Amino acid sequence: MEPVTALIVAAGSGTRMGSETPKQYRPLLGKALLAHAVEALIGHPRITAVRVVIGAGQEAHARSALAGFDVGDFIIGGKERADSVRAGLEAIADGIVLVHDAARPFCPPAVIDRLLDALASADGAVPVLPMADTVAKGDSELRGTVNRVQLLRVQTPQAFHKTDLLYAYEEAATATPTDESTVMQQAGLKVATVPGDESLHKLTTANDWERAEMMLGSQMISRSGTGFDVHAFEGPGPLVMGGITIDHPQGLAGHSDADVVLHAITDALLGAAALGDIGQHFPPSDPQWKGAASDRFLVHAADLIRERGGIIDHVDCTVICEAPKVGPHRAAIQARVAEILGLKATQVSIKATTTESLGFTGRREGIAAQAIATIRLPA
Ligand SMILES: Nc1ccn([C@@H]2O[C@H](COP(=O)(O)OP(=O)(O)OP(=O)(O)O)[C@@H](O)[C@H]2O)c(=O)n1
Ligand SMILES: C[C@](O)(CO)[C@H](O)COP(=O)(O)O
Repeated sequence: MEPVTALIVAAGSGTRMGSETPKQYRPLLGKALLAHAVEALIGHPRITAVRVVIGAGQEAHARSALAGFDVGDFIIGGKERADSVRAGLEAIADGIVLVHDAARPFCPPAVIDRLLDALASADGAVPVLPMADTVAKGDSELRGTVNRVQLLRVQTPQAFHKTDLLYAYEEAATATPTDESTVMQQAGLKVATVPGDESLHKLTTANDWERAEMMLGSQMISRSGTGFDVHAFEGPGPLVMGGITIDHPQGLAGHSDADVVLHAITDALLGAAALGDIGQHFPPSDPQWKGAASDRFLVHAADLIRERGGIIDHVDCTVICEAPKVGPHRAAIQARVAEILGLKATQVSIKATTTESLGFTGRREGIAAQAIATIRLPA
């Protein structure tokens, strides 16, 4: 049996995506785009090895994106995609090669099977999809409609015998072919088509990224968690609540800044992810948290969720006290909590109630807060 190497090209700069970090190293719901692409191929039973072509100077990004994946040494690519593919071909073992874009994070295993089966009776095999829209030539005006029945969208992975593909690149008539099937055809070799898959869509623009996030998000499991916290009034104000400082004659007692709202929301987030409670992560006995601003507790909980590929959908907190009145500060607290969590203000709700002068909050001895958080985690 010939070895099958998946060669993932990731040496591009992602100009059309417009993100600061090249798109292949940018986290897509907690995991680098490149890691998604590698993960989709590395476990396939017919793939012997996965190798990755990266840009010069991208080693640190690539190492961090692929920690834990066995992809051998990184191969350094070139200026154009075709240069990167050729550099990869020179570096890998002989046998079958599946050339794949790092920019395509999802690859159904069935597509790999179809490609390898088709390669048994062709020089190459590529996944294709039909055109669904009307296709025309034109610029600011149309200059003729093309018969779409003859047109196909060609995706990756593309399967070849390595030596055939190297030969085809030597013979290539086009200096910068957009894919391998082009050079194979130019060299007179036969490339078979197999059904592609919409999930193989290439992430080229910011819109593609959003769509991929939505697709991943829809496959996640929704979880909720609750949080509850109380702090007693002690000493003079102001008091810190919901990440803002409120002018009030009394402050709240606590080991940290005693922000009852942020503590309740932190616990709700930790609870939704089944990650324990705030006291486990930031023990009150630990002197380093004395007087600490509670923003960092909230950021920590949000980071833990996002590191697991999670999404925070919504938090809702009810403040229970007679005073201060929360209404005048509601919008500021909502905006601050949203800012700390990296959410939109519409994903944060702040409410308040009194206990009709009953109990410890009714006697104005302290403030209580209860929160609920809704998150999504990978299934
Ligand atoms: N010199 C290059 C250019 C591209 N690629 C890779 O080829 C795939 C398809 O390219 P594309 O999606 O166009 O990525 P970029 O070239 O990075 O994007 P842009 O053209 O917007 O800069 C990507 O996985 C990309 O990293 C590569 O390995 N070497
Ligand atoms: C190889 C490819 O993904 C096949 O559809 C495509 O041609 C890459 O084009 P790009 O302009 O390099 O993204």
